[in-house]
Amino acid sequence: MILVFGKTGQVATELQTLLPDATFLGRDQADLTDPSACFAAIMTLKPDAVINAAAYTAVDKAEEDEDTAALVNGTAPAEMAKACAALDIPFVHISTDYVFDGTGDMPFATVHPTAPLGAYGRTKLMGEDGIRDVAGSFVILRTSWVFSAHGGNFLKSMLRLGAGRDKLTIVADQIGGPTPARAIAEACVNIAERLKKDPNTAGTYHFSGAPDVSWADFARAIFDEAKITCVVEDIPTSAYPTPAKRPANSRMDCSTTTDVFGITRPNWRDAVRITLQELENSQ
Ligand SMILES: NC(=O)C1=CN([C@@H]2O[C@H](COP(=O)(O)OP(=O)(O)OC[C@H]3O[C@@H](n4cnc5c(N)ncnc54)[C@H](OP(=O)(O)O)[C@@H]3O)[C@@H](O)[C@H]2O)C=CC1
Ligand SMILES: Cc1cn([C@H]2C[C@H](O)[C@@H](COP(=O)(O)OP(=O)(O)O[C@H]3O[C@@H](C)C(=O)[C@@H](O)[C@H]3O)O2)c(=O)[nH]c1=O
Ligand SMILES: [Mg+2]
Repeated sequence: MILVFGKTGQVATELQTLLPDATFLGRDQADLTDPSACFAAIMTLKPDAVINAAAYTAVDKAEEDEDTAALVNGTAPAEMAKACAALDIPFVHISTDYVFDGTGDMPFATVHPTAPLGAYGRTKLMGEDGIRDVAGSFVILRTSWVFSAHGGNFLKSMLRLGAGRDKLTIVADQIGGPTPARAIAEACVNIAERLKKDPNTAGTYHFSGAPDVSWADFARAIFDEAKITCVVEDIPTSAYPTPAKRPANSRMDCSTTTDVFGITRPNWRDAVRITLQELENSQ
């Protein structure tokens, strides 16, 4: 049995489709603000593998609520890793491009020094470090700019805002790879299976959609595919003030993920089309 933390999030929802027989723990069954309860849940259920798809993902809110974010993104994943190591089972955890400071314009390698700009990134890094310290059979999969038909994400914000406006101003100096939640879920399942057979593959990996674009380019592609008439005006980050600072460069070098697991970067534009179709079908 595979145990998944998270039930209603973007990646967790996709995992439910892929793994109908897995056990999913929502907030009501396992609250990540209670890390020892997460440890205990794994020890009691004795699964064959654990995937953590739950996280504190409200980037701006985390600035004023870092203690909660630290429990959810930092302490709880480390406790999960300890339980998985005690049972000698694979643990797959998802992290983020926001652990980097976003300087330069080269894709970040997995070994590049981390330097988060805000509370969300700091707490996600805390979780990574905790898991690496346990040194069990783990994979930390860093991804970026997640979108899907479910939950909150940039694509759905654009559909909502673009429908009512003929122009939107979107930052054009933050560059990254939009990543379909479906592809992340598939990668997590494949990696968990591989880790079981081959614990030597443990480590930190990158996985993002291709090609890398700005948020403004991503918005234009969404409007294009959705046939929404809304002009996207490029603006600099300085013209869109937010409580949390975001990395300008979110490009990630995903080559070791391909080399080790044979998993290639998904084309996000294809996934935008599929996501729009899913949203249409659900109406
Ligand atoms: N969204 C993105 O753009 C990116 C996400 N990631 C990472 O990918 C992973 C999956 O993210 P995504 O699917 O987008 O996340 P979502 O924001 O869609 O969902 C987060 C999930 O975590 C759950 N959760 C939050 N707080 C708690 C808590 N205290 N106890 C239990 N569950 C909790 C939420 O439950 P509830 O519904 O009850 O609130 C929700 O199911 C995370 O690790 C995230 O950091 C990485 C890069 C980009
Ligand atoms: C709505 C809107 C956003 N923006 C900008 C703000 C921001 O820089 C960018 C994206 O907005 P979001 O609110 O989706 O950004 P954000 O929530 O920071 O997205 C991040 O979430 C976390 C969980 C991650 O791990 C990251 O990989 C990343 O996906 O678009 C505009 O410029 N104009 C707009 O009208
Ligand atoms: Mg957000």
